[in-house]
Amino acid sequence: MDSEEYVIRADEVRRVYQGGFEAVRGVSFAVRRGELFALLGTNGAGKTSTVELLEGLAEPAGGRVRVLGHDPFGERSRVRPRTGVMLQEGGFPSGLTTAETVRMWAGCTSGPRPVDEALEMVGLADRAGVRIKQLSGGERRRLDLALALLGRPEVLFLDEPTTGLDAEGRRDTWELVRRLRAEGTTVLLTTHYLEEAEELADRLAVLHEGRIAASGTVAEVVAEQPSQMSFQLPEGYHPGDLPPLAPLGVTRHEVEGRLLRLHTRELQRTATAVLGWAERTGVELRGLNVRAASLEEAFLRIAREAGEGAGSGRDERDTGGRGGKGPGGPRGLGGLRGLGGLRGRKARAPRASVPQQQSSPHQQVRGPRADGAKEHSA
Ligand SMILES: Nc1ncnc2c1ncn2[C@@H]1O[C@H](COP(=O)(O)OP(=O)(O)OP(=O)(O)O)[C@@H](O)[C@H]1O
Repeated sequence: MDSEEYVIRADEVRRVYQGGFEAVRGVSFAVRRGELFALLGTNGAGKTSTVELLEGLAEPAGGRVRVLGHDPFGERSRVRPRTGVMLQEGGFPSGLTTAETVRMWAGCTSGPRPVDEALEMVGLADRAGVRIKQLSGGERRRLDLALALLGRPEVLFLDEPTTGLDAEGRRDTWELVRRLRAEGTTVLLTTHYLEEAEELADRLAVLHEGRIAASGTVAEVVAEQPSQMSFQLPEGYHPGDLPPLAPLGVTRHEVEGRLLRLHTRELQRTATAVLGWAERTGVELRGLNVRAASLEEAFLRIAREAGEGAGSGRDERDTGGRGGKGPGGPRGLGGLRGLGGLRGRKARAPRASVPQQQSSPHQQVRGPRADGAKEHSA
């Protein structure tokens, strides 16, 4: 890879916490200048642990990270002034007003935006005089973003930037992120909202248990997943009456009463064959629905394959087509415990926000791990 072209690089990065738990197990990816790269994954997959290494908040236990060509941990003073960081959970002095907080941060930032401009960008201009403790969770999240943007960063790290925002706030943030990217900002984003990744990401990686389970553009990740064709079989007909499914690219099918759902890697061939059969047989396929996979389906499938192996579930049959990957297959993820936590949050001590300049007085009391946990560096 051309190191000039990629402003964020992670090569075989590992992170090990106290007690020996390996949260990041050899993760590699690279982000080009002006690109938006999203890290997805279930709770505890290792997204924040990875991003914190790139933010220079901890040293990798193995592998190498580079941001703007520098080691963000060892050469912090060269990297921090050019990067903006929005941690997963910020912490603010609750007695200050919104504007005072931004002003305080601006004092620690070289060449900051005017306070009014930063507040305007995140839609908090009319909350400038309100004390932090009176802000809603979503408003605090936007204040976090304003602080990350204060130094006009070339590289922006956004850890779950829209968690806690209402639908309108989320859309506004997306709009702002798009604008920043259009102006050339490189963005690394973690999110639980698959729609957010679909809307914003040029490329993405799905993390699971500290490893990358899938990566590429949204289209590439989705293309790995089967499309679906579903319809009601007419009275008196059975799936076995259809042309052989496996040669059509159908990887499995589900039957629910009269409804037949085909999962296929060759949607056009499957649809043509099934519709041709219906035409020849003179039957009407009611409730006909044909569609490509969504990112959400791709994500759920990756997770399911990790946890249970393909082909489980109610009345599902493996039709012997290409691509069925069990737990021991190429992704080899193993052990995912359900998906209930996909959009949930786990309880953990808050990680505090840090201003851009390393010399900030606040940084000394606002470490990356507010819980004081230590890490192993190999
Ligand atoms: N300070 C710590 N000490 C020990 N283990 C930790 C610490 N912080 C995180 N972990 C563990 O590391 C793993 C990865 O956590 P991380 O926060 O990176 O995941 P995540 O993908 O960001 O999750 P979420 O979506 O819930 O924010 C989890 O199992 C978590 O419990």
